[in-house]
Amino acid sequence: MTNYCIETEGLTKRFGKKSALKDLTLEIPYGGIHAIVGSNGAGKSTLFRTLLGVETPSAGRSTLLGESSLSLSPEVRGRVGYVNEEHTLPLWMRAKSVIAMQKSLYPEWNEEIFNQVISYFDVDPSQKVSGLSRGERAGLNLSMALAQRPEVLILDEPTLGLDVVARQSFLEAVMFTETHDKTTIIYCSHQMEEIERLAEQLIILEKGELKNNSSPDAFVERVQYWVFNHIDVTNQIKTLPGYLSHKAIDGQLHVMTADQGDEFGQILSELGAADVSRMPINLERAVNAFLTANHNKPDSAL
Ligand SMILES: Nc1ncnc2c1ncn2[C@@H]1O[C@H](COP(=O)(O)OP(=O)(O)OP(=O)(O)O)[C@@H](O)[C@H]1O
Repeated sequence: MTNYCIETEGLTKRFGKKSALKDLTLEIPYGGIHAIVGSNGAGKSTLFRTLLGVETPSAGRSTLLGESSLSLSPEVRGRVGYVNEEHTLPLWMRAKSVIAMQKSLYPEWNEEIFNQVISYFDVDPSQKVSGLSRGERAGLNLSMALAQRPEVLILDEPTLGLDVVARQSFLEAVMFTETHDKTTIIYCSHQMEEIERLAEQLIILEKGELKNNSSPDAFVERVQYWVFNHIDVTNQIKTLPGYLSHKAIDGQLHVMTADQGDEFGQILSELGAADVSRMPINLERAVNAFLTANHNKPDSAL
């Protein structure tokens, strides 16, 4: 199990009756930015905690940088960076003291990378952490995580709550690192425009199961958007193969499906649909259609 920086096999994590991860088999190769996407409760954080050895799986196994998550050595732990949305830092310290502390802890610390990444943000080192804005704290956190030169960097919703300017800086800093330092970045986000800009691979988790692991473009190909003149086939539509959602708009029915080819259009025509056409969609719409399909709600929405 050494060709992948992250590998899981049949990974299962149950909390009582609830399964946060279900028989998850996943391989993430070294290098690149891999986005992990899923609805709330899909199991993303449980996956990270299990990979890092914080949670013990109910079944299956996982490795991180070739070592079992159950017995990660301090050496391997030191090669993994983790940044989440909370950007937890000692609030009472000045930024420069936090930086000095981190520097002393990490022998691989790279000052040039730190300076490059922090330059995307307006952080005054003499300022107390408690006085930094959320975006500045995120920047400081990211700069320190990257200066440690991790081989794997897990970013768990790092831009949550950041304004558009801070988010832009954050994304640019991440892209700079990926091209200059060959870090494998695992990027967990609900922001599709971020995923579209950054990710080479799109991993989709749904209720603890792996639903996709491909390039974002290949995923968009998996979702089809059909429009046709309205016919009263609502109940039949829901039973068709690959059905995700439907909506009636201005006398036309708009239907989303997964993994269907032209024959689906033919099925619609046979049901009586007129002027069936297939429309292009973007990543955000494709992911939303996919993720909302299994949500409990009165009626589907596109
Ligand atoms: N310690 C725990 N005890 C009980 N249930 C838990 C625990 N941790 C997670 N779960 C459950 O496991 C499921 C997956 O949770 P997890 O936090 O991994 O999801 P997530 O994809 O990270 O969600 P979000 O996007 O909301 O952060 C949820 O249904 C959650 O309630």
